[in-house]
Amino acid sequence: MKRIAMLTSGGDAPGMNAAIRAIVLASHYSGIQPLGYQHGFNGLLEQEYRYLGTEDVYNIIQRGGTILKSARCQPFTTPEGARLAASNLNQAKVDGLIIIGGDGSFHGAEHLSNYWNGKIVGLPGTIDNDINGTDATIGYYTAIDTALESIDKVRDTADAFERIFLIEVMGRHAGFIGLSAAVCSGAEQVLLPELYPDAPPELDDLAEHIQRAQKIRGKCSYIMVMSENLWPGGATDLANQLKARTGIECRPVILGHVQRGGSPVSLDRMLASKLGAYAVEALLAGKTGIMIGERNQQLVEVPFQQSWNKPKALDPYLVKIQRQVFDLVKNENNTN
Ligand SMILES: Nc1ncnc2c1ncn2[C@@H]1O[C@H](COP(=O)(O)OP(=O)(O)O)[C@@H](O)[C@H]1O
Ligand SMILES: O=P(O)(O)OC[C@H]1O[C@](O)(COP(=O)(O)O)[C@@H](O)[C@@H]1O
Repeated sequence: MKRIAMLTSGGDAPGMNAAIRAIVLASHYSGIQPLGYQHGFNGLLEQEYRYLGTEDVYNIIQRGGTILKSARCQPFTTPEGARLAASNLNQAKVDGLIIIGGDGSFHGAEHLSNYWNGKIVGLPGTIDNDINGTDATIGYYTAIDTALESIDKVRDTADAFERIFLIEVMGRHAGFIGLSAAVCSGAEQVLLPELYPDAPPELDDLAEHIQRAQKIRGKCSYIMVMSENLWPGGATDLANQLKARTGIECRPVILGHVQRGGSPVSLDRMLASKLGAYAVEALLAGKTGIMIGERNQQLVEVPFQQSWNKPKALDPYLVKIQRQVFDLVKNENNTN
C-alpha cells in the first residue's frame, strides 16, 4: 500500500473535511502518499486528482462542506463508467480508495469493486444518519444543532404571536434529524416516515391535535416538525390545508440546505477524526469492502451491504417520549 486516494460523494456533510484531514495525516504518518479526487465519482472518470500534503489540511477541521467538492454522478453507475474509473485508478497507481459518503456512495463502492482490484473502504458521511452499522454518521450531530438553532428562534416568534408553525427538516426518507430536532426543541408534534410507512397521517387527526392544544392551553404556540417527502406538497401545502380545516393560521418553515452547512460540532469532528485515521489503518491491514463505523464507542468494520440492507431503526425510547408529549395534549383534561 503506497498510495491511498479519497473522495467525498453524494450530499456533503459537516465533518467531511475533518475526515479528509484525518486520512491525510494518518497516511503521512504511515509513509503513504494521499491523493484527493475532486467532485465525487466524477473525479475518477475525469482523472481529476491532486496530491494532498499536510499543509493542504491545516485549518480545515472546523470547516463545513468538503475541500474535495462533492457531486452525484450518473455515468459512473454504468459498467463502462466503473471500468473507466478502475483504469484511471490503476493509471494513477492507487492501491486503496476511501469513499466518504452515504449509502448511494457505498453502492458505488461495491459497483467499483466488481471492476477494480484495489482495496476500498467507506466512511459514513451524510446528515441523514440513515446508514446501518454505525450509531451516527459524520454530519448528523451538526445537522441536528443547525435545525435546532432555527427551531428555537421560530419558537420565540411563535410564542410571541401564539402561532402554529410547521417546520420541514431534511432526511430524504429517514426521520433521524426530525426526531432529534423535535425532542430537543420540545415540539408538540412530529411527522416522520418511519411513523407513517404506508400513507401520510390523516389531516383531521393533525388538525384535531392542534385544536385540542389550544383548547387546553388557550391560544398558544405549537410546533410541528415534519420530515421532507412526508406530505405531498410539503410543509407549505400542509400548512394551507390545516388552515383551511381549522381556521387557524399555520406558517411553514422549510429549513432546507442550511442543514448541510456550517462548522461541524465537536461530536462530528471526533467521529470523523477517528473514522478517518482508522480507515487508513484498515487499508494498511489489507481490508476491503467495508465501511468503518462506530458503535458504543467501539470502531467497527461493516461489510458495505450491511450498511444498506435494512432500514436503520430510530431510537425507540426517543420515539416513546415524543409520543408521550403528543399524548399528554391529546388526553389532558382542561380542568386546571
Ligand atoms: N446503485 C448504485 N450503483 C452504482 N453507483 C451508485 C449507486 N447508487 C449511487 N451511486 C453513486 O453514488 C453517488 C452518490 O449517491 P447518492 O445516493 O446521491 O448520495 P449518498 O452517497 O449521499 O447516499 C451517485 O451519484 C452515483 O454516482
Ligand atoms: O442537495 P440535493 O441534491 O437536493 O439533495 C437533497 C438530499 O440530500 C440530503 O441533504 C443528504 O442526503 P445524502 O447524504 O443521502 O445525499 C438529504 O437530506 C436530502 O434529501
